[in-house]
Amino acid sequence: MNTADVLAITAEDLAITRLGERGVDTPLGELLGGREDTVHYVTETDRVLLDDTLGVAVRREPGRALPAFNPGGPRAKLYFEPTGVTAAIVTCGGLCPGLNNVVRGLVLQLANAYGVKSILGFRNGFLGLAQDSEPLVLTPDNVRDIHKRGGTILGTSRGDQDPAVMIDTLRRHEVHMLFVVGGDGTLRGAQKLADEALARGIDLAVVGIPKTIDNDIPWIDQSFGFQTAFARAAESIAAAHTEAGSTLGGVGLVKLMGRHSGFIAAYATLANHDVDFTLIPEVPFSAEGLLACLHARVQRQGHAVVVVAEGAGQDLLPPSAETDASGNARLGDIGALLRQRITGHFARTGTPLSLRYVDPGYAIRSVPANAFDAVYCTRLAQAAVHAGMAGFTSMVVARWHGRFIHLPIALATASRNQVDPHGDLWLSVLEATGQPRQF
Ligand SMILES: Nc1ncnc2c1ncn2[C@@H]1O[C@H](COP(=O)(O)OP(=O)(O)O)[C@@H](O)[C@H]1O
Ligand SMILES: O=P(O)(O)OC[C@H]1O[C@](O)(COP(=O)(O)O)[C@@H](O)[C@@H]1O
Ligand SMILES: [Mg+2]
Repeated sequence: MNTADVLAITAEDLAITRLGERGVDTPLGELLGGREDTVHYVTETDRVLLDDTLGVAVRREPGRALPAFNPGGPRAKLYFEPTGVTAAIVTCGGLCPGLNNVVRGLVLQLANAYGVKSILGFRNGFLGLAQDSEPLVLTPDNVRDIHKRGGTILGTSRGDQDPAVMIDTLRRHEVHMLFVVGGDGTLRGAQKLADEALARGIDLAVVGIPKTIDNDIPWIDQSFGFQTAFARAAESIAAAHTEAGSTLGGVGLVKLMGRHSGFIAAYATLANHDVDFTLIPEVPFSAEGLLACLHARVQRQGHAVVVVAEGAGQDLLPPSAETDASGNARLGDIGALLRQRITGHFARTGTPLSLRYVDPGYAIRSVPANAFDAVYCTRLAQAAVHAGMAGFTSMVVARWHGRFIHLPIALATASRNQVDPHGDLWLSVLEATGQPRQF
């Protein structure tokens, strides 16, 4: 996010929709006692400031309320009577480490903390809601070990479904609270569900949990699964580096996922600190410039490692209007293009080359969550249940500057989180690789 993006946000943009007044005492009352003196205590008026930089805050219009998030966490008064609630869970979009941890976290929090007796898992993403296939009945018992596995026990899908039909399904199952686990596309779908319910006067809380290895959801410190994914990507870079360093004219070329945002490539680069060139969608490059720099680096160092995010350099490939079922762009293969261009260049200049091409592909997102993501998934799930019980809707739980918050889905889907070419992350990558700012 750059300063202009942050300054464009107003207090009104961060308001969260509520289904109605809250009158039910929380069963967590005992846990809340004594929290009043902590900075994390949540009252109705408590807020987490958007700006954590004084310079940004003072540039705002004087007299206007500072934009601030509704904080995550348990409320003393609930909207729903927990023992009468039916909750449902759906997982959508591409796989991501931690999906099963979130499903398990939601079930344990709903059943154990709040005493919810009816929890349904709809299968295969929004498709399962549209087709009204029989949902799984989820209990603490049958989710006991699922966090040890990658993927999602509920299944997932891409592709648009009719919100009216999905709401009909939720009505038939008398669902009060829907937890939607997914990325930007999923959240757009979730917003339509929440709008449809509101328009039809249906009491349904729709709460999102931000999933994506691409980390492309804005106003969120990090999406869950991202850390596990880039850690796995770093292993592929290490392999390419070892290969490149052990051969004459060794070049390791590693292609990583990242459709429009280069966070996986950037973080995996920094995790290894032995990458020579990192290419991301946010920073255009000239192939000739890259080849000249790569040639020089191999001559000087004996070997080099290039990391390329799949969405990088798309302007170097034939344009395509193809999309997947969800409307996401189908990308050209930048890895294959670079492989061919590097091979051609080294052959033409009579320079020895041993090119090792590594594409870990789906391997970085199909693994179980690491310990950090496992903790994060549990805490996001707990925050999501607190929000649903309090009757908040059209929102996604998130962490902003280390605090759990409620983010309006409208804001989460209004823009895309991308690596800022002028920001400190990209500066770190440039420092670590020693590559030029522009090829
Ligand atoms: N604009 C939209 N309106 C309604 N549903 C959408 C929209 N965009 C995506 N979806 C649905 O959300 C689900 C997941 O979207 P997708 O883009 O594949 O993954 P992700 O949520 O991980 O970004 C799919 O079923 C897709 O059809
Ligand atoms: O082959 P698929 O399932 O369409 O997934 C490929 C895409 O999914 C991702 O892993 C993440 O996408 P989403 O989080 O938006 O689902 C991208 O990095 C990648 O381009
Ligand atoms: Mg997406």
